[in-house]
Amino acid sequence: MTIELSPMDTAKFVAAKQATAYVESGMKIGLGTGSTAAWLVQCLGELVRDHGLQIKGVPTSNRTAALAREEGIEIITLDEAKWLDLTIDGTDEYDADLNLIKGGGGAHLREKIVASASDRMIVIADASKKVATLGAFPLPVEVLPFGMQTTRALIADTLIGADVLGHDVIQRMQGDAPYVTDEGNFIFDLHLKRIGNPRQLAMVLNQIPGVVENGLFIDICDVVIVGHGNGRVDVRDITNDSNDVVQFDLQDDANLFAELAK
Ligand SMILES: O=C(CO)[C@H](O)[C@H](O)COP(=O)(O)O
Repeated sequence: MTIELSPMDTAKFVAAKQATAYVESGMKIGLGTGSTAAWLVQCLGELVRDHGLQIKGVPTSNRTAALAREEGIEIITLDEAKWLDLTIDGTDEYDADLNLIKGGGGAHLREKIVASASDRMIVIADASKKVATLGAFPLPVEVLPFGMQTTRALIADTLIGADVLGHDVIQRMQGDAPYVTDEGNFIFDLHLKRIGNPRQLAMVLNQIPGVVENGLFIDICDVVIVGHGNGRVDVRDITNDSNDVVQFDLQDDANLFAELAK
């Protein structure tokens, strides 16, 4: 039985599948969080189960850990791994310099720790994530529960002097309750519309004592793999300034595609 995937899911799938070309047996891999990263974990699971790929994964969230276990991928902690060969993760936005906004899934703290402890970070995305200037997607900032309203006021003060267009600081909710991260913290989403100087904003936000980490990933991502609904994949590697195009034959991949989509 062939299962029809939407163009968006096809785009995420082919980006994830292309990313597995960077994975070799023996590697320790950071496993991202979100719907695109979930495709990656499924693709890796298929390689582990059916093709003898031997990897150890460091998940960036409890959700990803559960999925990786289901897929038969060996899970270790970052402290056990100490350093990773590669992290592959999704993103909410990326710009021409491969700077990112992440944390739409509420996992940017662990994601940044894991990506920063990796030789290489590869982002997998659909084309909607590309932006000329970061900031249309609300910037997640993880804060400690202690004194969080004071932290919120300090964030709002900081935004007055920052090169941004919007200033709303909104606590993330899950239904009627505040969203709680895997680390037991809260998230404020900063509706900035446009971030003129992401590097500076990332630094000043992290100077506020109650801020644990913001979702700006500056100079962390090395490669972005962008999938499209027709099976085309664009690969941009800023470490060697290369641009490559790969075309997947979606008919050829139909079996794996249907298997993963179950
Ligand atoms: O940063 C993230 C989670 O914290 C995700 O990578 C980001 O939200 C993209 O998710 P998706 O692949 O579902 O669009």
